[in-house]
Amino acid sequence: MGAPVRLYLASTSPARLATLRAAGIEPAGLISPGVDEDAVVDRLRVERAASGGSLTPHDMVLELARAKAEAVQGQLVEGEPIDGFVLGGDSAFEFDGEVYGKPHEPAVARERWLAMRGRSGVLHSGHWILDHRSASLGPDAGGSAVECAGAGVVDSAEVHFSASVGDHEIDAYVATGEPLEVAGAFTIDSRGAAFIDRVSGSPSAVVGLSVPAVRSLLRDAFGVSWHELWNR
Ligand SMILES: Nc1nc2c(ncn2[C@@H]2O[C@H](COP(=O)(O)OP(=O)(O)OP(=O)(O)O)[C@@H](O)[C@H]2O)c(=O)[nH]1
Repeated sequence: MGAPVRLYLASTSPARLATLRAAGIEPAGLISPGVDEDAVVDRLRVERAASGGSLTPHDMVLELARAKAEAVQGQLVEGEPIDGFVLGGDSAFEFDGEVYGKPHEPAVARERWLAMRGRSGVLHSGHWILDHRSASLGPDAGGSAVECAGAGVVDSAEVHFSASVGDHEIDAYVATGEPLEVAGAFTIDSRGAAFIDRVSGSPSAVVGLSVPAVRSLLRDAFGVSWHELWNR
């Protein structure tokens, strides 16, 4: 068995951490990316418009995941330089041609549910991995001048909402506060599960960290097998 392969999670998402842990990986460190997501999206929209295009949900979550991973490049974690892979993520919900993040407000979450029940939408999760292993950085790397090789992938899943969700159930769900700080105003693995008929695609992609997609990304971009990261 070679030296353990370390993975750092550049995310404050409790669900991403729980998903990694359930998949057998305790991150070597949790780093808050501290990225101004609105500013990144605004910049991306301008760039796409300048080249005559528009920002797709796929590109948005990929670029935000990349921005979050790159934001922690060169940082110290518990006083030590990062020595491993850094994973950043972002999720957004595409419904009726619009892209939604977290509702934040109860009235917004309620409105979303009144529109979503009986219908479906696509939850897109972007993932970006940086090779921040000391061996990959070479001897002269140090401080914030670090430039790591990176690669990303998006995994999307269609989420089908039950048609039978009553107004009183929506009110009760919104009152719990759960839907306010999650992309799309729903969860499939917590209280929201009661109102989700089915998911077409990887469930972990909906939760915010697609384990099969990250496994493939590590293998295809960096030649690392997922099980080399198992450490719990
Ligand atoms: N538990 C759970 N969380 C979900 C689900 N769908 C979306 N989320 C969460 O919704 C949040 C989407 O916001 P993001 O901007 O991607 O991430 P964040 O929570 O702000 O955390 P950062 O990675 O630090 O930006 C993430 O924390 C996802 O894990 C779900 O079905 N279950």
